[in-house]
Amino acid sequence: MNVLVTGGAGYIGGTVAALLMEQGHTVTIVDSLVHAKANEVPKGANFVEADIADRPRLESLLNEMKPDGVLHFAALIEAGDSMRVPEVYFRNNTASTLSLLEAMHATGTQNLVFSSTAAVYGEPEAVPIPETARLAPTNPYGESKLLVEYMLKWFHQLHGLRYASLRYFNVAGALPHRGEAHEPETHIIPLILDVALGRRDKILIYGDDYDTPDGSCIRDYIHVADLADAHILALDALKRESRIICNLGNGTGFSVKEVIEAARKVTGKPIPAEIKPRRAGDPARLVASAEEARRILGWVPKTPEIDRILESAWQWHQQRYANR
Ligand SMILES: NC(=O)c1ccc[n+]([C@@H]2O[C@H](COP(=O)([O-])OP(=O)(O)OC[C@H]3O[C@@H](n4cnc5c(N)ncnc54)[C@H](O)[C@@H]3O)[C@@H](O)[C@H]2O)c1
Ligand SMILES: O=c1ccn([C@@H]2O[C@H](COP(=O)(O)OP(=O)(O)O[C@H]3O[C@H](CO)[C@H](O)[C@H](O)[C@H]3O)[C@@H](O)[C@H]2O)c(=O)[nH]1
Repeated sequence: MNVLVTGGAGYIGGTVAALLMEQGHTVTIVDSLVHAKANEVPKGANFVEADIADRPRLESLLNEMKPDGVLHFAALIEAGDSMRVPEVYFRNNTASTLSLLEAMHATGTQNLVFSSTAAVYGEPEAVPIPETARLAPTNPYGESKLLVEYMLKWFHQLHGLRYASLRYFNVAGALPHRGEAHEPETHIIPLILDVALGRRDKILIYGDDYDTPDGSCIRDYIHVADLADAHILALDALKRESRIICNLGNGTGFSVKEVIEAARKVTGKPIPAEIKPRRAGDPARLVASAEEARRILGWVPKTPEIDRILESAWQWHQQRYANR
């Protein structure tokens, strides 16, 4: 396949692009480098430095490439930050995606796989969360993605767009040569590993007064390689199905305190922690029902264990910072 990957210089898009190329597919990446560096573009990919909001640029690229599918990862991703500057998230994630959809429609490009998120559910009424659950984001980041899901529904219905909206839960872990290092880093696992490496003094636990067994927030962590597999399966499934919406998670939740404890075991380091107030916009628990992904995509995660997810992240993290 000939695949266009937006946001392919980033953590997840870059991992999926690398795995697509390993399987013999041709990949072109569009990334504005707002949150990545040019040397993070996976080797072997064609690279276009552009914002997805640049519709003329996207149209000429799509006309030239005639891709079999578009994997759309480009976005700003910090739920906490979106509580401070919501407008930035609606502009970059929602309005810019409309430009991409218009460019796809104008060039007759079909087959989009969209990076949606568990944040579209907000505070769930029950866990595990099925795709049919109420959609009520508790932060503008989640809302910016839900608005895209609504646009996709209408582009599908009125313009015949074939799409898969994959609602990822918390993506973590690494391939041997590619892992998670956002700039700035706000994600719990790389921050914990920074503490293990001595790059930070302690990990801050945002809230221990949630209605959960140990009071800290519960999340469902999914290995980035398993997530990548689901994207490749989704591109294939779009040959049979014209509209797919599914969660990607393991169906098991771990609290922030449990993740820190697991990381202490994996790294053998003490990892000091300190309780802080809640971070605005955080739901107490997000755990996926992944039945739809199994049923529609035939997806079976290979690395669901939190220890193995942490081990892969730890291997990569040590290697990355070995000489810094
Ligand atoms: N990390 C997670 O746990 C998680 C969970 C759910 C959903 N997601 C979604 O997965 C996708 C990828 O996340 P990630 O963790 O790899 O983030 P990332 O920040 O590492 O990668 C995003 C990439 O998109 C690029 N980008 C942002 N806006 C752009 C624009 N307007 N035009 C072109 N490029 C642009 C950035 O430069 C960056 O390289 C995002 O859509 C995110 O919302 C991530
Ligand atoms: O220093 C930290 C950082 C995070 N947390 C807590 O750890 C949990 C996970 O936080 P992350 O920032 O790692 O991830 P989020 O759950 O906020 O969000 C992630 O997963 C979501 C889907 O569940 C989104 O899509 C989003 O892009 C992605 O960043 C949260 O309860 C958060 O409060 C801490 O206690 N201390």
